[in-house]
Amino acid sequence: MSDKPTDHKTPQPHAGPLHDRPMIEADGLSKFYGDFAATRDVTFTIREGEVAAFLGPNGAGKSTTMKLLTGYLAPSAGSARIAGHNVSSDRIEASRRLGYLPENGPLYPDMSPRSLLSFFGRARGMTGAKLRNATERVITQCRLEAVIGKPIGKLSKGYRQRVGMAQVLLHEPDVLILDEPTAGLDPNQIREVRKLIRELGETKTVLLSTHILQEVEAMCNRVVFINEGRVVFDGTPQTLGEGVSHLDERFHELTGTTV
Ligand SMILES: Nc1ncnc2c1ncn2[C@@H]1O[C@H](COP(=O)(O)OP(=O)(O)OP(=O)(O)O)[C@@H](O)[C@H]1O
Repeated sequence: MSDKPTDHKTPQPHAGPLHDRPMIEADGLSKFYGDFAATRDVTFTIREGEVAAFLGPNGAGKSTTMKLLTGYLAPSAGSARIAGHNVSSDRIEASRRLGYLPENGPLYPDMSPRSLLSFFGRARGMTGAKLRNATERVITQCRLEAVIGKPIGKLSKGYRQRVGMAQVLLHEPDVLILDEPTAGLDPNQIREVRKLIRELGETKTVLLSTHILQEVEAMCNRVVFINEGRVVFDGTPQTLGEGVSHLDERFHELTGTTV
């Protein structure tokens, strides 16, 4: 693929799981809309320290699975756990450990990043020095200094995405679920967001959805591939690439389409 890293200095995702602790568990997750199955019996476990790509073509069921994993959507069957906490029966504990960036994050266009972060921090029960410190930490982490007082609606897509990331990092979650975090960004913005995710992946467990194969190579040490609502591959980027000269051959194999 065109921007496959060739430079030895290109940062690589870290080697893999730190521990064996299951942090994101999908257990038989199905979601039906009438007779249509958006996901069917989706089962996988992401362990502590893994940075996993949730890969699949448009309409494969990635966003639906993420909403089921985060408790935003109730499953027709199955269950989900975050850091061992069931997202429906133990919702508060699960959400304490979870940062979820939906595809089109809940960003209020008239607010500035600072007022938005302060608003969400207070919604998480933070006040005083704790709130101020958390806000400053995520402003630095997501490099928002230059735009911190501007209306969010006037920011570039790249900055808006970083505001979304800052919002999900406020409460220092152990687990991040990011729905297409680089969608719609230009190449420089993509590089910035990938760098941030690689940094976050050093201390957090991450599941990010994408339909772009380079994202897997650039950031992830684990791949779960979904097609037509079912998991069709679960392994490492290396095993995904075994036996093919380009990962896009495997993508076409797994989705049953021809190049
Ligand atoms: N509320 C709904 N009612 C009916 N069908 C739905 C609903 N939400 C999602 N779907 C369908 O479920 C399937 C999976 O959708 P989903 O958004 O999870 O896919 P995706 O893999 O995230 O795709 P994309 O990469 O385009 O965001 C699609 O066919 C979609 O049209």
